[in-house]
Amino acid sequence: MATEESSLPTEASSAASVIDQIVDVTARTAPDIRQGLPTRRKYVEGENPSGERPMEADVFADDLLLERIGDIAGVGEYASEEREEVIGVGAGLSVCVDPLDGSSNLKPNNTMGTIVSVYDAPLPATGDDIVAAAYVLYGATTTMITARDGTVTEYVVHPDGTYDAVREDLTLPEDPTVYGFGGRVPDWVDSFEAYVREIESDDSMKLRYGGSMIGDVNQVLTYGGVFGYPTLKGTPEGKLRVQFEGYPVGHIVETAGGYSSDGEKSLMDVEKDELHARTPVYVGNESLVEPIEAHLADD
Ligand SMILES: O=P(O)(O)OC[C@H]1O[C@](O)(COP(=O)(O)O)[C@@H](O)[C@@H]1O
Ligand SMILES: [Mg+2]
Ligand SMILES: [Mg+2]
Repeated sequence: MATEESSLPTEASSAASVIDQIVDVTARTAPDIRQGLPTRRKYVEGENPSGERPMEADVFADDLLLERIGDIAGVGEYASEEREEVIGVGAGLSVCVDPLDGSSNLKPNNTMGTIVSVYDAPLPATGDDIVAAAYVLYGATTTMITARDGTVTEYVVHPDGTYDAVREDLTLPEDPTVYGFGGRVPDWVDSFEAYVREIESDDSMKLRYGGSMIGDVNQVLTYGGVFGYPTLKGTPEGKLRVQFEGYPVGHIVETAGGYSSDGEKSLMDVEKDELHARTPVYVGNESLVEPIEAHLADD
């Protein structure tokens, strides 16, 4: 059981120790975020940088994570899906946060998550700069997935914020069974629709789509399969954000032996100058993601 205190070291910390503290703070904040959800199910006024209306819970989780992650010695920058600008909090690693992924699932009481990615460069960073990523999943239980030191681990997070590893050296199952794709079907480009029809006709595959990327990705990590929020007619970059969603899930899935793509290349090779830039996201078993690139190349 990990119970490491995240109290602040006064001396410069090694990157590995800072990453451990970021993971620890993320886990120990998860029960507080979870407890804060029932009373924060309303939308707030205004829009976030992606032009979406946040819920009170998005803002609450973001404030809590900024306060706690920003307090870790060795963290230099904090950026969140809910904030226009990067916040300077010290010197050291950069942290990007999607405080609540899938917050539209709050009202119907479905799964949501918190996504954290750590970069060894100022923001906006590139996929090459990522040094660790983690997500918390607020499902029937609270779990956390981390990718650090080249290995993926799943933890159960207890109500007091301590956590136990339940799956170590996690890799994608070799016989995938689940798929889920976002966006309105009429907005899919023809080549992507053709790919999906092939997946649907494979009788070993079944549809699992919940509307929270991190919940859907977690099904893929558990059962093997493919998740995508694709390029759409009219919005070729899709919906998901590179820094806050694309890089962390790409890093986690690739560390688990899978593949991630923007439709042409690995998500980790996507380069965008803008902090809130979007990208199509396809992740899962290589045998299922590579054919997406082949289909889209036909367009
Ligand atoms: O509601 P839509 O358009 O199907 O979009 C679902 C997608 O949007 C997201 O909710 C976007 O993330 P946020 O909730 O963090 O904005 C993803 O989790 C999910 O895959
Ligand atoms: Mg999100
Ligand atoms: Mg979000």
